[in-house]
Amino acid sequence: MRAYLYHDTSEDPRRPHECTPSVVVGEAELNRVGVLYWHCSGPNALDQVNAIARDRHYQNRDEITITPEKLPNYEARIKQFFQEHIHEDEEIRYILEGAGYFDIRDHQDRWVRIQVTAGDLLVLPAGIYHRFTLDTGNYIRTMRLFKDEPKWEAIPRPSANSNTYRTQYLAQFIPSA
Ligand SMILES: CSCCC(=O)/C(O)=C/O
Ligand SMILES: [Fe+2]
Repeated sequence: MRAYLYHDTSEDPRRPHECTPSVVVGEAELNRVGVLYWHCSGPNALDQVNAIARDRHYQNRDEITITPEKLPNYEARIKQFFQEHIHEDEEIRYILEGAGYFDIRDHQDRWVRIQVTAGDLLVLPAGIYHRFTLDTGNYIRTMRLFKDEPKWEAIPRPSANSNTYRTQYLAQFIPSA
């Protein structure tokens, strides 16, 4: 995992979009806005994931492969993933193969780009504005973990502004907003 401030240009979103010089964002700053991170790799990787899942009550899981050949309705789905949105549940992703970028809004509403690769386990809290894109490798295979039944509902900005999970998120992590 590597996180940095996003340089907003009209370039392909799958490019790194890193400022020059780069402004790195540390794990403590991610934690401040409710984003959690672990790296689980090696022979015990799955045990580590299972332990985190047990502690955090993640009861269900599935897998998604995002690549033009494997994801049905690829163009529409990738466009939806990159539209700024929230979920009413945590977004929990354990990266099995490939790479991608989660962009999250920080406490100043700036985009922070989080680059994820195999072994990274990333948790985005319910109510945080974010989006996702592949990188130019065009491939990621990830485990999705869920507290309850698997579901994926994205609520876009700005209609999510009045959503209860959004207001609860702000109260917990960005009380000055
Ligand atoms: C890499 S998992 C697919 C993207 C997704 O589920 C999501 O909600 C992105 O924000
Ligand atoms: Fe999402």
